[in-house]
Amino acid sequence: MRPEIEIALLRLPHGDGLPLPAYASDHAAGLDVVAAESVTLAPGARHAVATGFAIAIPEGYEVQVRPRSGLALKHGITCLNTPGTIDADYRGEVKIILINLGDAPFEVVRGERIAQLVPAPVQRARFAEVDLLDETARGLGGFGSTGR
Ligand SMILES: O=c1ccn([C@H]2C[C@H](O)[C@@H](COP(=O)(O)OP(=O)(O)OP(=O)(O)O)O2)c(=O)[nH]1
Repeated sequence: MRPEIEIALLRLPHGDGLPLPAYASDHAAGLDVVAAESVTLAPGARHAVATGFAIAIPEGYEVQVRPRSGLALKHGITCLNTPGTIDADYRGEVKIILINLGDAPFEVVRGERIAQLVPAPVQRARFAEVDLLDETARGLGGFGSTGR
């Protein structure tokens, strides 16, 4: 297990009384995050659900926002932009963009776990323009070129 990093969390007024993001088990990769508002999602509807907190991630890291599989399988509730990215320099409220892909309305209840946050190291890169790329066995093949 890698050493933990520390992420500063600022609780916003409407996040009062809510649990902080937390790992549900010793080896969980993601910290469960709860909704800071109640909202009903009609089938096909999407909403940026408030979490009631803002964070400051150390430079060189991001936090990925990922769906919870139980909500996805049982109710068709997922994160529309998965995996969402929280940038290290973002200081606004963390929001979870949920969409209801199920066929029934779904009520998000304040305090309910709606997603998980996965901290991850960031590899930055520079794109260097060239006239020719090196040759490979795959070449231009892609998008199913090797079969179904
Ligand atoms: O699920 C998400 C995704 C993003 N964000 C916040 C944090 C992130 O740092 C910021 C910008 O996200 P992103 O870069 O994905 O959005 P964009 O559409 O490129 O917006 P911007 O022009 O503000 O960068 O929005 C969230 O709170 N939840």
